[in-house]
Amino acid sequence: MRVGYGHQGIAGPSEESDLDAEQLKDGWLPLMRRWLEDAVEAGIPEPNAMTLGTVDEHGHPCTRTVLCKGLSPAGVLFFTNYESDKGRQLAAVPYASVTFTWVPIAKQITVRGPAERVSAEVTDEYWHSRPRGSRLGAWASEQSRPIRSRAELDAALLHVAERFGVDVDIPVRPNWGGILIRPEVVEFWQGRANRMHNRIRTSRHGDRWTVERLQP
Ligand SMILES: Cc1cc2nc3c(=O)[nH]c(=O)nc-3n(C[C@H](O)[C@H](O)[C@H](O)COP(=O)(O)O)c2cc1C
Ligand SMILES: Cc1ncc(COP(=O)(O)O)c(CN)c1O
Repeated sequence: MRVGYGHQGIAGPSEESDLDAEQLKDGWLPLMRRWLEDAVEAGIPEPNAMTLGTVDEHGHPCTRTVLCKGLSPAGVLFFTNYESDKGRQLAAVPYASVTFTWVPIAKQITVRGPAERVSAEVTDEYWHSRPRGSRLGAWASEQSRPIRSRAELDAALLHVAERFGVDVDIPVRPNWGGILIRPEVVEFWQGRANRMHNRIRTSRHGDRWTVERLQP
């Protein structure tokens, strides 16, 4: 299938300079923060959404979207149910790949690396920043498990809401929490005309990082 892109094809704003290795002189984090800000400024919905890739017990890839809830020198953070498919897969093969795709600004970032659960304190702090409804939802849902109907799901939410009552703090659901991906490889992609895109990849070797340009 060919989709009409208009006369320009995928290309960033023409006044924007070419991505180059120099922009990674302070490492992956400042540039990633800048691009995330660019996505926010461009008004992209859910700019922190990223496609998370894991592998299942057959070595087959599985992808789904999660929201990035933290960026730090340690890595990229998201929150989920540890007993979901992704949670179980990461427990078995603790390695993940995440991709942010920002089509309107012709940018993409992929981060790969080992994935680990965060401390209970980090989860607790994030959990309590979530709206009450989302916390109840996390309690009501056995994420990734089948359920017979929507009605049963709605009943499960009512049930937990009644159980906790209105004035009580909703505690962190067991087996729910943060997962931190510790970057080993980070690739920045900037769309350019004629499919001659800019790709700069930075890779960690022990505590040393290398930077290289890849062909589009
Ligand atoms: C924009 C968007 C953001 C999402 N963010 C999360 C998230 O942060 N955590 C999460 O567990 N699920 C999130 N989901 C739902 C997941 O994509 C997925 O359906 C769910 O986590 C179950 O995945 P699994 O069965 O592979 O474990 C999000 C979905 C969308 C479309
Ligand atoms: C099931 C689920 N869990 C967690 C999240 C993360 O976002 P939040 O903590 O803001 O609800 C999402 C976001 N769509 C979600 O769908």
